[in-house]
Amino acid sequence: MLEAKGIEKYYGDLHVLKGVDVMIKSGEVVSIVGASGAGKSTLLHILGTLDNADKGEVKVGDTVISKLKGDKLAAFRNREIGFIFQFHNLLPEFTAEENIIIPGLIAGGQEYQLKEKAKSLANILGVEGRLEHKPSELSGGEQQRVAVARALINDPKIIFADEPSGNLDSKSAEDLHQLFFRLRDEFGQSFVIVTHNQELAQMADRMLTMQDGKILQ
Ligand SMILES: Nc1ncnc2c1ncn2[C@@H]1O[C@H](COP(=O)(O)OP(=O)(O)OP(=O)(O)O)[C@@H](O)[C@H]1O
Repeated sequence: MLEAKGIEKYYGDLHVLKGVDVMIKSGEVVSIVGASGAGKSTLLHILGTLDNADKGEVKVGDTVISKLKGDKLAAFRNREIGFIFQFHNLLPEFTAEENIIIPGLIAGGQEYQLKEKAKSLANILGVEGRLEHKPSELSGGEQQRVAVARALINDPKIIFADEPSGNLDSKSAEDLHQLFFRLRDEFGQSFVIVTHNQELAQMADRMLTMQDGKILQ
């Protein structure tokens, strides 16, 4: 599903990633843990096409994404990749339903079909009664579940999550974690999750530990 080889990244003189190799299988949930500053978010952003590596190659399926640029890259990202962040980044002036369907509209989907899909995702996620509300009228856990629905609207093959439960109470965090595994079981997507939450990290099929810009074996 995803293969990254020899990833290196510098921020000025700071050598943040020092040759990282990662392989993610289809339907696999992989967690990435490690001390603050180890390079976890930087790696996640490069794997997810949000940032460029200075060296190395990232392949998703048969596409070498590290070579994609401009509109092609944006289209690939919107269609194939889902993101979930610690702070959900929902657009405050739009309803939950609108937030969920926007990536689908950008991908050229039909509004009525996307609305149907938003409803069924909201059902799975337990926010079906909150679709007409704006983000500020939702609880933190609900906002995060809406963000998960938004990440799933285009049926991405792989979902990258950066501290997805970092901002949630322990019950909401646990619910969200269970949900990732349910979605994987139901839709067969791969998840790559950066987390400081030990419980979530250990629930994953595989846990990668980063230290000082490298993945420990
Ligand atoms: N845009 C940037 N410009 C300069 N330095 C950066 C930038 N982004 C990250 N860094 C630095 O790169 C290093 C790795 O950061 P990164 O966010 O990947 O770590 P992390 O393992 O995700 O940490 P945390 O667990 O605290 O989120 C840190 O020293 C950080 O200060």
